[in-house]
Amino acid sequence: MSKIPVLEIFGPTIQGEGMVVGRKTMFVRTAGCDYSCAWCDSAFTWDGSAKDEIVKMESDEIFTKLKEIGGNQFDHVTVSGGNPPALLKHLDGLIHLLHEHNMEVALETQGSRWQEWFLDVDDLTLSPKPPSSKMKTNWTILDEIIDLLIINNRLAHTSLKIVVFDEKDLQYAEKVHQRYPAVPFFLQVGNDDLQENQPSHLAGHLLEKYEWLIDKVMSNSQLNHVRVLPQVHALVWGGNKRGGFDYVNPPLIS
Ligand SMILES: C[S@@+](CC[C@H](N)C(=O)[O-])C[C@H]1O[C@@H](n2cnc3c(N)ncnc32)[C@H](O)[C@@H]1O
Ligand SMILES: Nc1nc2[nH]cc(C(=O)O)c2c(=O)[nH]1
Ligand code: SF4
Ligand SMILES: [Mg+2]
Repeated sequence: MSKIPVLEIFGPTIQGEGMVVGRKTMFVRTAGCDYSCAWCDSAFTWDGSAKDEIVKMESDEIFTKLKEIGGNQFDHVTVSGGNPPALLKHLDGLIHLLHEHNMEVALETQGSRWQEWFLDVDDLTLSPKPPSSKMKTNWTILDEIIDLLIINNRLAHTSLKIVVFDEKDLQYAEKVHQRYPAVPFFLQVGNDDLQENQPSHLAGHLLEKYEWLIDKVMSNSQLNHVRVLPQVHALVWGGNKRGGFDYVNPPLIS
């Protein structure tokens, strides 16, 4: 057995982003990331600020905690981070346990690392990072991941989601969409105000950015078979300060 470093277990709440936006789900947030995006809204998973809160858990302990917090009010679990696949070869144990209990499993990752268990994920979001993040995409690895998903017939369970802050990010999004035209494609509004805690203040600002992104995509002939979304949870619950949104239940793990 190998333990999983967990920082948060919370929900039920809505999946606020991407391919299953609005889906009722629980979240398991693992610690550690191989990136350090300039605008990461979950930087506490990798910047050391929450290192004392990491709890190493077996899959069955995670399942027990999910049930303790979510009761019978969920049938979908989203694993996010941090970057779960970067460090967790053994997440398949948790995925299989959840499937045994008739739960669907979603995963959020930037696509910097392949794991065999990607083939078992019901809703797999690959979110390669645009220039504003200051990260560099490893195209060889991303090509390999997407090839493997296609070969294994997983396209209906896969999506690409690009966060857009500016024109350069939009050009990057075009490049990704052109490179992988068969993969369902989402553009997501970048949240540049990670300190704002007042839902109403942040929502107004994010809606303006959403309108900007919609206008840009509508007039772009390279971005036709796409979906444009805000982070719905940021609109509803406001700021991205840790604990500032989403926590229908407290992020209990210990
Ligand atoms: C916190 S990340 C964790 C999973 C994985 N490391 C990744 O980046 O895909 C989850 C999602 O939040 C997005 N995200 C992070 N910070 C954001 C921000 N400031 N505005 C909009 N989306 C953001 C990421 O691009 C990713 O799609
Ligand atoms: N409601 C909600 N939806 C989300 N979708 C992706 C999230 C993430 O941080 O990975 C996230 C999150 O933190 N909360
Ligand atoms: S890859 Fe994801 S978790 Fe890692 S720094 Fe970037 S947004 Fe944050
Ligand atoms: Mg988030």
